[in-house]
Amino acid sequence: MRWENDPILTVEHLRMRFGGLVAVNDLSFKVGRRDVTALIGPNGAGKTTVFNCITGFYKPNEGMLTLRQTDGDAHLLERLPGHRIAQDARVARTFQNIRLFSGMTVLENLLVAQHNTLMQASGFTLAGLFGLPGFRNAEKAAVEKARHWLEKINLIDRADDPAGDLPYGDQRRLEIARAMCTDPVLLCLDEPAAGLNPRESQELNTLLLSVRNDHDTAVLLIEHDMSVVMQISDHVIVLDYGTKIADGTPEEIRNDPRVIAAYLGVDDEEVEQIEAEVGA
Ligand SMILES: Nc1ncnc2c1ncn2[C@@H]1O[C@H](COP(=O)(O)OP(=O)(O)OP(=O)(O)O)[C@@H](O)[C@H]1O
Repeated sequence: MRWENDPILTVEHLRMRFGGLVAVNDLSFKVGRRDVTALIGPNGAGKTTVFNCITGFYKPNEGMLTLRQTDGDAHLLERLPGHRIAQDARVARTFQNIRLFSGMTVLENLLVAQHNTLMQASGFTLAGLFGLPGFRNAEKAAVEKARHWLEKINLIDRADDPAGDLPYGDQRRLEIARAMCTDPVLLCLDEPAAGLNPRESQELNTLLLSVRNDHDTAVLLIEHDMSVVMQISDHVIVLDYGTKIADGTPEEIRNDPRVIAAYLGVDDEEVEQIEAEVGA
């Protein structure tokens, strides 16, 4: 499997407790460098907690999260502060709820994402203040990158409109474009298809496949919409009560009795019976 041979992210024995509640328990999995990987499971299974550990919002109680760049450089995410996970390890994320700057224009949202690069080019304001060529070039490149993404998500005509005026599905795609403007190697998306109609879901699928195919960015997504998961994922990991119950290709997952049992919420005895049948 590709994710075994060339993982961008390796999660080992991750454990996260909230008081007496073990939200994630001894979880290990790999995310392939060229894959769309889906993390699925019933409500409360621990998916967002895993994302929060990867992106530095939570420090796990136990476990190792290793992000390996193409050049072999490794970052131990559990040891890095959140801003360095974004800046140095180049992990970007979106949230369950939309977090655009709704009063700023669509274009400005994509320029803000490039703030770090622009600040560096400005020598932390002086070069910017005097309009030196290095800064002007960086500014031009930032606008070009923003326009590239607006073309890609079909929002170039709305570049100067406030982001908050866009329809919901467009705002979702704009958030992904904003995350992509930071040149991430790993893009983590928390329920990107939530609230989308079938047409918008299809546009999202096209965008995510293009992220995987045309950029050196691995995609890890939490998703409840199985039509999105099954259509675009190369690899699916299933959580239930904080532990991994299945890990494989969409075809393997679709027919796994443990997954069906977890989703249908059958009785414990029935789950045990199903697990015995599949030799778990
Ligand atoms: N900050 C927190 N403090 C206490 N408990 C928490 C915290 N964050 C998550 N939990 C608990 O951890 C468990 C896993 O929650 P999590 O949000 O990770 O699940 P999820 O799989 O993302 O669920 P959903 O699909 O509903 O978003 C839940 O029982 C939740 O109540």
